Amino acid sequence: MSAQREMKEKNPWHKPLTIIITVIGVIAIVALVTVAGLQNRPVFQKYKYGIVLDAGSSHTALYIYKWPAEKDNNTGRIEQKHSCKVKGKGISSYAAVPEKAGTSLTECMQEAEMQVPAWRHQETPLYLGATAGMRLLNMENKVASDKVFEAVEKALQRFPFSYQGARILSGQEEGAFGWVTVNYLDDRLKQGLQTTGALDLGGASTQISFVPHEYDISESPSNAVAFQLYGNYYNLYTHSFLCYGKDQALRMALAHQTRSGPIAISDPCFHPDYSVTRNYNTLYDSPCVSERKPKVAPLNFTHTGEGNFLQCQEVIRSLFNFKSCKYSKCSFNGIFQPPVQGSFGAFSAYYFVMNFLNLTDGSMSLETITNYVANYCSTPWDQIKKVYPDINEKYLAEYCFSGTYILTLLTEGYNFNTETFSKIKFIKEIKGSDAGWTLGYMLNLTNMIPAETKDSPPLPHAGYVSIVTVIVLLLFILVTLFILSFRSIWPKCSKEPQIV
Ligand SMILES: Nc1ncnc2c1ncn2[C@@H]1O[C@H](COP(=O)(O)OP(=O)(O)O)[C@@H](O)[C@H]1O
Ligand SMILES: [Ca+2]
Repeated sequence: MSAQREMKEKNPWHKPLTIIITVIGVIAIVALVTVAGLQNRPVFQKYKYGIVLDAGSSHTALYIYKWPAEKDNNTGRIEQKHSCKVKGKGISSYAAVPEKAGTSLTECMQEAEMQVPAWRHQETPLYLGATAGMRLLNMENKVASDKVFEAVEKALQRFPFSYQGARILSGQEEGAFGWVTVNYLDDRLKQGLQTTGALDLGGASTQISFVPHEYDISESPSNAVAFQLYGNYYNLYTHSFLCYGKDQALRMALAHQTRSGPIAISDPCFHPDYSVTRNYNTLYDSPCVSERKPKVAPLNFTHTGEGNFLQCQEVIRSLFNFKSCKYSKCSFNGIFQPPVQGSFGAFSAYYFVMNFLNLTDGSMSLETITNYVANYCSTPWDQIKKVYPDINEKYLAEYCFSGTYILTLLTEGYNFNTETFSKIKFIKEIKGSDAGWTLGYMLNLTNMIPAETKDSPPLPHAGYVSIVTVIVLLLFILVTLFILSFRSIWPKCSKEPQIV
C-alpha cells in the first residue's frame, strides 16, 4: 500500500509541475499551429491597385490593375480590374485649350475613386503616359505640349491617389512595354517559354517588337532592348514608326494625292460613291505632312471614293521608302529590321479594324483576307452605310483604307509572307486584360517583375518569425524540463518490483 502511494508520489504525472508544463506545452503547440495557419492562409479579399492612363493620339483610356496584397513580393499575378474610356479626343487635341485636357479626365478619375477601395487610395500609384499624339505636339509646339501636361498634372493631383507623374513615352518604350504586357499575360516570361512578338497600331505611330532568331544588336543598337526577367535574358528588337499610325498614314496618303493642290481627288482607298469636302489647312496641320503642303491650293477639295484595292495599295506603297538601306536588312525608310520570327499578337487598331472586317479568325489565309478587303473596298458607300447603320461614320468610311494599310504595312513594310502572316493573332485582350503598353509600363515602374527567379518560398514577415521562434523556444524548454522530471523518477520506478 505504502509502496503504491510512494510510486504514486514519484510518478511525474501526479506532480503539479508536470501537469502545468504539459498544459503550457499543449497551449504552445495549439498557438503555433494557429499562428502558422493564419499566417499562411490565402487572403483572397486583400488587393493592391495601380492606375495607368494611356494618353493616346486619338483618345485617353484609364486602366486599373489589381494584384494580391500578400504576394507583394513580386510573385502575385496582376490583372486588369477596370478600364474607362475618356470622353472626347486625345489630350494633344486640347493644345489651344489646355485646361480642358485636365478636366476631360475627371469622369474616369471619379470612376477610379469608386473602383479602388478608399483605404487603398493613398498607396495606389497613378501614372499617365502619353504617346505619339503628344510626341507630335511636342515637336510642333513645345510650349503648348508643356501646358497640356501642366493642366493634366493639376487635374490628376486633385485625386487621392499616389500621383507618380505624367510623361511622353519614347517609341522604344511604347514598343517594349507592349511586348512585356503580351508575354506577361501569356505567362511566357515566368516560365521562360518562347516569346510572342507585339504589333501595335495606333493613330499616330505604330510599333513592332520581337525577339529575332539571330540578332546582331551592334547593327543598329538603337533598336535593341535587353531585359532580364525572372532570370531569363531577352534581346528584343523594337521600332516605332512615328506618323505611321493609321490616322497619320491616312493624312500622308491624302497628302500624296493632293500634292499638286487639286480641287478634287478620286481616292481608291474609299468606297465608290463616297464624297466629302475636306479643308486643305486641316489636312496639312500635322508635322507628318506639313512640309508637303502644296504652295498653291484652294481652301477645300472634294474627296470622292473609287474603291480599288490594288490602286489603294499603290498609294500606300508611296508612303514607304524601300530604296535606301545601309543594314543587312530593312523594313522601310532605311530602318534596320531582322526577319520576323515566331508568333505575334497584333492589338489596338490592328484588332479594331480586323475585328470589324471579321478577319480575326486565325484560320484565314493571307490570300483570303486580301480578297475579302479588296471586295469590301469595292462595295458602294451607300450599301456599306445600310449594312452597318450603327457604326460611327468616320470609322466606317476608313475601314477600307485601314484594312489595306494593315495588309501593306505587314507584308511589304515588315516583310511578313504567307507563312509568317498566319502566325499573327489579332487580339484585344489576354485573359481579361487589354493588350497594350500600359501594363508593361506599370510592371516596370513598380518593379513587379524581378530580374532573378526566387525559387524559395517568400519570407514570412518579421512578426511571424519572432512569434514562431518564441513558441519553438518555449516548447524546447518545456520538453527539456519534462525529460528531466521523468529521469528523476524512472530509475526508482524500475526497481520497485524487486523491493516488493
Ligand atoms: N472601334 C474602332 N474602329 C477603328 N479604329 C479604332 C476604333 N477604336 C479606336 N480606333 C483607332 O485606334 C487608334 C488608337 O490609337 P491611339 O492609341 O489613340 O494612338 P497612338 O497610340 O498613336 O498614340 C486610333 O487610330 C483610333 O482611331
Ligand atoms: Ca496607343
